[in-house]
Amino acid sequence: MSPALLVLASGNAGKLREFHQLLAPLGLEVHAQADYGVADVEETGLTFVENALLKAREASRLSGLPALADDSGLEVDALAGAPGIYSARYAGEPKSDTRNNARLLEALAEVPEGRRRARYWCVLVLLRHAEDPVPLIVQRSWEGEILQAPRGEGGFGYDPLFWLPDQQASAAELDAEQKNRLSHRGRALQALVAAMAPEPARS
Ligand SMILES: O=P(O)(O)OP(=O)(O)OP(=O)(O)OC[C@H]1O[C@@H](n2cnc3c(O)ncnc32)[C@H](O)[C@@H]1O
Ligand SMILES: [Mg+2]
Repeated sequence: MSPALLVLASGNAGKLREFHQLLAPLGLEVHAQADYGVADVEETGLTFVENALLKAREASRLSGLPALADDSGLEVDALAGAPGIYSARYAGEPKSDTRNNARLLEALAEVPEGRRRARYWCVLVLLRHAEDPVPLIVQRSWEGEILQAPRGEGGFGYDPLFWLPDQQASAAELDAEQKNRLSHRGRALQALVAAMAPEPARS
């Protein structure tokens, strides 16, 4: 049987890599939205859910395939939840992980260790088709702290600044398998897959 085919409603190379690693073992083939000429949509929502829906709907409409979208971001307590839904463009356009990380360090310059708590959020939306009235939606978070300086080369985005006390490592110091097992994205995907399983028949 050929694997089920999905379009991934994302232009982020780091996310695409992680989704390939997570979905391949499940027999789910994912193609990047760029393969279908889908450009980034304007993320005009005020929540991760709204933005993920906008992305999934556009990718599904243009590809004619079921679409999976991920809207995610970093919530920092000492910054009243910023950068939140604006995480990708925290330091302005064009998006740059390097400048985003620099801006985050600057914003937290006066915040001492112990008050640098943060979490990643990941909202996943799966649409069976562009007009699907019952999107499958899951959200998961991943708790950590913001470091004073970057550590590690792996992952993407804010990972070099995202410290995991339990692992005694930054997210960028984990290998891909560890990050996928622990992360907001990895656990949201597990929950999504569980939610996709058919309901047992009732008598
Ligand atoms: O919208 P798409 O095309 O998927 O790509 P994007 O990079 O714009 O993605 P988002 O709008 O969802 O913004 C999420 C940002 O949050 C950050 N982020 C999310 N998950 C992350 C992770 O696992 N590691 C590091 N940073 C992450 C990173 O800066 C992302 O750019
Ligand atoms: Mg985006």
